[in-house]
Amino acid sequence: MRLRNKTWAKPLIEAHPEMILVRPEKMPGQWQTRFAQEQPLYLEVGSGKGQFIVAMAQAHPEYNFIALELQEAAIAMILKKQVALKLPNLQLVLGDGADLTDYFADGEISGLFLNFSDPWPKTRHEKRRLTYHDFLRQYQAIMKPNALLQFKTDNQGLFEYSLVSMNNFGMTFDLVSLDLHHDKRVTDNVPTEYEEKFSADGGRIYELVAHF
Ligand SMILES: C[S@@+](CC[C@H](N)C(=O)[O-])C[C@H]1O[C@@H](n2cnc3c(N)ncnc32)[C@H](O)[C@@H]1O
Repeated sequence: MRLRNKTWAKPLIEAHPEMILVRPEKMPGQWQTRFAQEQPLYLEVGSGKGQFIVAMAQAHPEYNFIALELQEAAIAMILKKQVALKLPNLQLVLGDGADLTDYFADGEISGLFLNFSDPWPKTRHEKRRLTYHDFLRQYQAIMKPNALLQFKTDNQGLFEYSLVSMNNFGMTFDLVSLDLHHDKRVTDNVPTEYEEKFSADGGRIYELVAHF
């Protein structure tokens, strides 16, 4: 998903250093100081326009959340929502999921979400997939032991690839769903923008939950 540049994005980001950090390399181990309360910290990598992470932060005031996005225009759209909502348990990051160990300390994250990550179907782009082993190595470093990684996608190829990649990495699967929206085991699904779009078109949603 590539959003068109927004002229208002950079000034909005610069105006709200209390809500958003850009490539925050001085923050490992310090994230709790950015929130109203110290509580378990959850991270979404590739938040898009933020529907999921905002709904999660509203539904779970007992947890802290970070939305991380590569695209300035996308994170600025989340920031716009946060400026209006002022959720005390939500922080935003403009940065790259490939640099997570620069942003977070070992074991700082209690759970990680990947929602409808770009599939990068060409073999030569495998390294860009957010479930490629270099990314898994970083997730493992910043997540607490046994913390859960939750991954949703509409893309069967990326789902199969991710199952194999995580299995080869030695991860343990807690849930594998081939049809999330008709799966009676899942009762607390929070939909993302992409998820609503694809399922409205009759598409099937896959989910896996796993830990290192
Ligand atoms: C297909 S969109 C899905 C957005 C949202 N999660 C949803 O489900 O509606 C994928 C998002 O991941 C972001 N993304 C891709 N690679 C990333 C990376 N390495 N680090 C951070 N974000 C990334 C893209 O900019 C894009 O906004």
